[in-house]
Amino acid sequence: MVGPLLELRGLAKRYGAHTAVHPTSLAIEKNDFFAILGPSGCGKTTLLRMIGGFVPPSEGRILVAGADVTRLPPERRPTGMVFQNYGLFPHMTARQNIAYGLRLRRTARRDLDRAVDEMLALVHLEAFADRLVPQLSGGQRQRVALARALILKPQVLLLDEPLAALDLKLRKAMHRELRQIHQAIGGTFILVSHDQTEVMTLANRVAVMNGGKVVQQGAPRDIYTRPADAFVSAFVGEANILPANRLRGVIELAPGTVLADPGPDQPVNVVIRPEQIQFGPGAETAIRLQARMVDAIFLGPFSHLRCELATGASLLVQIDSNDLNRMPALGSNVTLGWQAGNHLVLDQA
Ligand SMILES: Nc1ncnc2c1ncn2[C@@H]1O[C@H](COP(=O)(O)OP(=O)(O)OP(=O)(O)O)[C@@H](O)[C@H]1O
Repeated sequence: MVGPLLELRGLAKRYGAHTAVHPTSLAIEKNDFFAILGPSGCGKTTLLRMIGGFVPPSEGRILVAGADVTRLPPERRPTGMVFQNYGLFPHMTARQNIAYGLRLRRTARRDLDRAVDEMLALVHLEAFADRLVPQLSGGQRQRVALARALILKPQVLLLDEPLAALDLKLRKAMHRELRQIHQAIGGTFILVSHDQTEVMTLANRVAVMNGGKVVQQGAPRDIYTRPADAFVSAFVGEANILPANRLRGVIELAPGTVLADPGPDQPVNVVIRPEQIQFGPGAETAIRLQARMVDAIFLGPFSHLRCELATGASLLVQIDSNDLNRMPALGSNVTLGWQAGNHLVLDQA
């Protein structure tokens, strides 16, 4: 096949005067684990539901393997969907739920049993096959929902915040399983999530949405290291964002701390990640700032120090938690710094 497996061309959704999704064009390759990441209300679920056929677009087209599916109902599309609330039939067992789609297709009994057994093995639910849905845990229900969609061998599997209802530990376990399932069976997965850790763990490509628009797309690592704007830098990982002015190629971050940055005179955001900042009076760095340490937050293997600049701006600094008891007392003056090239300068516009 030439070209992407799934292509969105100017796909948009309006509800009256409100635009949930602005015209969006995306190309998703075969075997991609693609994630749509964004805050609540950014339009990511609407975009996914349009792909699945559950929301009619206001304009634009959806192509799968070159064929236009824009007007097809969900059951006639080569897509499968796993819903946030699972959407299982509570009066059926795990096995019956998983078999449901093939039954509708009038699959022969022997083939059906074999396919269901394969799915039960894939999601490690052999021992729970004959339990009714209410007798299953949240994680087990999630796996039934996944198997029920996968048994139909969709070309594109759509996952709408599938792990949102699970606690953190179970979610992490499911991340490992989802990765393994994707590696084992291949296929194209599209995940909608507001959880950047989930997206970083699972996806090989990400589209970040804000206000109904895709604001950046790329590999997770590229988005983290080269965010397109201040929103992306703060949404994908932690970021310190220092608003400043660029005048004649110089940005004054704080009294006595300037950065050379060629470019037009205009307001900019200087973005620096907490883990890029070095801490302590001996910080031998090109860029140095005086600050006051106002808080220390223990976060397990690493900790965050919150430091205030004379300008009133606040900076998060990440340190190894082993160094926590070597830190000066809260309220002390400290020197912070980073190497030139570790920050990004983004135009505020
Ligand atoms: N049926 C509808 N009628 C009117 N407005 C809607 C409808 N569905 C969604 N919207 C609006 O469209 C916008 C995008 O909604 P959507 O559910 O796609 O966001 P989201 O990013 O998935 O958010 P969340 O993570 O909270 O589900 C929101 O402002 C929402 O209120």
